[in-house]
Amino acid sequence: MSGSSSSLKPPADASAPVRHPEAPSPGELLGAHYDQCFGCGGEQPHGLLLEARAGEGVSLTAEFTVQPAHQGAPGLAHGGVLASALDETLGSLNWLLRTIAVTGRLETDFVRPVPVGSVLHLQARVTAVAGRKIYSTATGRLGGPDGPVAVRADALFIEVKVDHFVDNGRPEEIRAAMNDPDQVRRARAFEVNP
Ligand SMILES: CCCCCCCCCCCCCCCC(=O)SCCNC(=O)CCNC(=O)[C@H](O)C(C)(C)COP(=O)(O)OP(=O)(O)OC[C@H]1O[C@@H](n2cnc3c(N)ncnc32)[C@H](O)[C@@H]1OP(=O)(O)O
Repeated sequence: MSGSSSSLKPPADASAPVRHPEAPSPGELLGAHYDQCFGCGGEQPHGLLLEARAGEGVSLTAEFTVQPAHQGAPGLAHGGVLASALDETLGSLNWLLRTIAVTGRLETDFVRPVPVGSVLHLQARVTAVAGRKIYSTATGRLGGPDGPVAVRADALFIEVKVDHFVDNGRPEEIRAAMNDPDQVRRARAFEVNP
């Protein structure tokens, strides 16, 4: 059973999500939002190195290859790592809305064990938006994009301003990010909303 919590059900006045006109085209790689991110950053050797690709509407696909560093039980992915893969995939959807948002709630179902070496094929979409609240859902399948579901999640993301990170992040990383022109460009791209 998935999405059982009432706070993950969009209210009656929620709207359908609207893809930002400048969102990456279907099939295009989204790229990392931060090179030190555990989920998508290329500079984290034990990270998930998740690569998300824009889909139609406000949807995307991503792949995560389970490495030995991601084990919980011998030869099997750790559940928290799988939840991170879902969180990262769901978080990447906000790029298509061009909204900066953080996870408020993430409910995960673990349906099948996920062996080390396997590729988790993730599919995610935004289902509704209500004010600052973004509702989304994702699945992770084994053996291919049409394979059996191994994990799934429903989530609520809450829109924030860049100040959320500046005010709460450790000063050394914030300073480094603000001195990195690529990082500033990515943050500005998120901030420009129609
Ligand atoms: C230079 C730097 C550049 C940086 C460039 C960054 C690029 C972009 C990076 C993105 C990174 C993504 C990475 C992957 C996704 C993560 O993993 S994000 C990390 C994990 N999440 C967090 O750390 C969030 C921690 N929580 C918080 O900071 C605060 O609780 C929040 C979520 C901002 C909400 O606080 P708030 O703004 O005060 O909002 P609040 O009024 O409490 O709630 C607003 C609404 O949401 C509802 N709500 C809030 N929390 C919840 C909840 N847990 N359950 C249910 N409903 C909730 C409230 O009930 C309220 O509903 P309404 O009354 O409007 O109907």
